[in-house]
Amino acid sequence: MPTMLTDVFRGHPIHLPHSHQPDFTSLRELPDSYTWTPKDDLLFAAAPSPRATGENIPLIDLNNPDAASQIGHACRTWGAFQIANHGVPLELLEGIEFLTGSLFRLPVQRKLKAARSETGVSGYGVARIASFFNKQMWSEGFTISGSPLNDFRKLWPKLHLNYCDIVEEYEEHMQKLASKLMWLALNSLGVSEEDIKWARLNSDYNWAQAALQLNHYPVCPQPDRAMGLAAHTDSSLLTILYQNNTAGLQLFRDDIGWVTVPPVPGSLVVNVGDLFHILSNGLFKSVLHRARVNQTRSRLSVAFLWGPQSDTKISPVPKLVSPFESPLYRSVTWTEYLRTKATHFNKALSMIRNHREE
Ligand SMILES: C=C1C[C@]23C[C@H]1CC[C@H]2[C@@]12CCC[C@@](C)(C(=O)O1)[C@H]2[C@@H]3C(=O)O
Ligand SMILES: O=C(O)CCC(=O)C(=O)O
Ligand SMILES: [Fe+2]
Repeated sequence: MPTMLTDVFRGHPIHLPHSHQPDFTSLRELPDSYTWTPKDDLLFAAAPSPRATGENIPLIDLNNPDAASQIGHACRTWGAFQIANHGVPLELLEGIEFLTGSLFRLPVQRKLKAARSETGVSGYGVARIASFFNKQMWSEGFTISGSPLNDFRKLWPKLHLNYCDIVEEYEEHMQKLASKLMWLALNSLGVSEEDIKWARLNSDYNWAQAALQLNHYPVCPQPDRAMGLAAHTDSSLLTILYQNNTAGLQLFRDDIGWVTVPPVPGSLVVNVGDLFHILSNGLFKSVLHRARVNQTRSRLSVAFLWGPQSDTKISPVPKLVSPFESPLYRSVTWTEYLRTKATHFNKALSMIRNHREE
């Protein structure tokens, strides 16, 4: 039996120093445990270089006949892009934003009824990567993997079914969109379904699964010294992110520094995850990103982390590997990779890299 995503951390419990969230709204000053310095995160203060002015991730219109090559280019240079005309109904984006807002507005005691367990994936809590940092992040999250029914029943004893419907419909749209984007990006490299064994063998999407991460960044008294979500790459193939109209997401480019992704109403942000970097034999960049917070506006985001089914082995597409060199990475399943990441965090990619002989 392949392990399902919901069981992936069974052997990797996290013990966080503070098991529940503070009441963010009552704080006038940032407590020391929430105050970040470059010691807590090497790139915390990496100032944008003057060249950063005007540099922005591309906004790609999916109706444009040139979309595939634009997506391919964005995956190679930024590891991210925004999309317009993606076909996801606006009401559904509004629906998921409404759900996310209602969830985080619930009293803390109610949210804690659906707290994520130490070994679980789903539920309310701080981001899993919190265990790798000494300081706390100015955010709260809720992860959905598999059916949210049990958790939602605890949160909303009466309305849970309506909320489950929204999640289901949202995930269906995201799933189709993610698959479409992956093939557009791969097509731009001359790779088609014929070239990938698991895609050839499995019709439709039954090789795929996903997690939905809802994030809330409350208003913060001293945003310059706080961190909403610390710098990380996603472990997914692709992540599709919806952000409300408050800026906060930043991407890191070695040559530029941190670049803020401006919210464009109705559009979605797409990130290349570590598995897509592996699949593309390193051609596509899995983008380092983080979320900053705001002094006057709270921020919501919804990340759809899309990846392969637990027993699907991901390895560099043979077509993208030179006949004279070995593939850049060994093959891994999503489960194996998430477990490596749970212990080694940002060293996970280098741990599965094939080291070439000099
Ligand atoms: C399927 C996944 C992917 C996870 C772990 C698990 C469920 C939640 C995802 C996130 C969401 C928030 C950032 C991240 C870094 C985190 O802390 O939890 C992600 C992580 C990953 O992409 O590695
Ligand atoms: O809130 C954001 O913009 C980023 C969220 C994110 O990176 C994640 O959930 O993985
Ligand atoms: Fe992320």
